[in-house]
Amino acid sequence: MTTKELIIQIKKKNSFLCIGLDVDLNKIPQHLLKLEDPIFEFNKAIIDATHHLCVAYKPNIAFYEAYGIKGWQALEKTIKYINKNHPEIFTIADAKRGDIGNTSTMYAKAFFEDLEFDSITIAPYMGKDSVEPFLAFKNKHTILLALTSNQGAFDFQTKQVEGKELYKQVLETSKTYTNSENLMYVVGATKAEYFTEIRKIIPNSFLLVPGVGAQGGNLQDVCKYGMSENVGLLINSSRGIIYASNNTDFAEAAAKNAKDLQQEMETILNK
Ligand SMILES: O=c1ccn([C@@H]2O[C@H](COP(=O)(O)O)[C@@H](O)[C@H]2O)c(=O)[nH]1
Repeated sequence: MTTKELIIQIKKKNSFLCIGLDVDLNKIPQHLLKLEDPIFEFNKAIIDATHHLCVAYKPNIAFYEAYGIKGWQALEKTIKYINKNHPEIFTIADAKRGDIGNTSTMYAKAFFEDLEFDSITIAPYMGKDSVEPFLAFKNKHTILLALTSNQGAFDFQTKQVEGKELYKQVLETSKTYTNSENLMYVVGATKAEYFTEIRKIIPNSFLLVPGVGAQGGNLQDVCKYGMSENVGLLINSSRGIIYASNNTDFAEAAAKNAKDLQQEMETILNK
């Protein structure tokens, strides 16, 4: 999917919501556990109930890898289900990969070609030759970790390197990479006060913003400081939406929480 197509969807749906599909078998309604593929059935019900309210889905790959081959199969079924039934929805593999060049190329093939995700999250720590293999894929997006939502972000990301915070070095250096137009960045909603500075370096890039809901990030603040001319934000909520209820009404409860966020977004967009 191109960035242009993503922006069209945002305007059409009055939403820049990304729903995180982080399936934990200990948290989903117990009646689903009797089914052949509870992870996929859970995702399918959530997708059927929420697809009109969001523009992106983000399965975090850890929640699938944790269940071995069955988890991987459920991930494949989930992405195929989204691509077949809702091809207009942007898909994000939250995999946080990145390695020496030839290995990065294989990660890129796995997520872009085999699984057909639109984008993948990448750790910038190994630098240019670990990121550029992902950027080489046309109409696919590489979402670089810049300033993450967790407390540990302050261990390295905000430390001064040659007179500048490391996350700023990541933003500036990555702009020089070949095919950098395919870059997006992760910035945590819990770091709203940093968005003004970030926008000075990357005024138009899309930002994937996790941390609203369960981690306490505030949507209004993120939008106030982080929204660009073309919106430029994908706000993620995972647990706050998909675990709204662990009863038979789980999908409707998820849709209600998704709608609350979407309506808040619609109000912001129409201001
Ligand atoms: O900085 C980051 C990067 C990634 N994440 C991931 O996003 C979701 C957030 O889930 P919630 O349940 O809405 O808190 C999850 O998959 C994280 O691994 C992040 O939180 N922060």
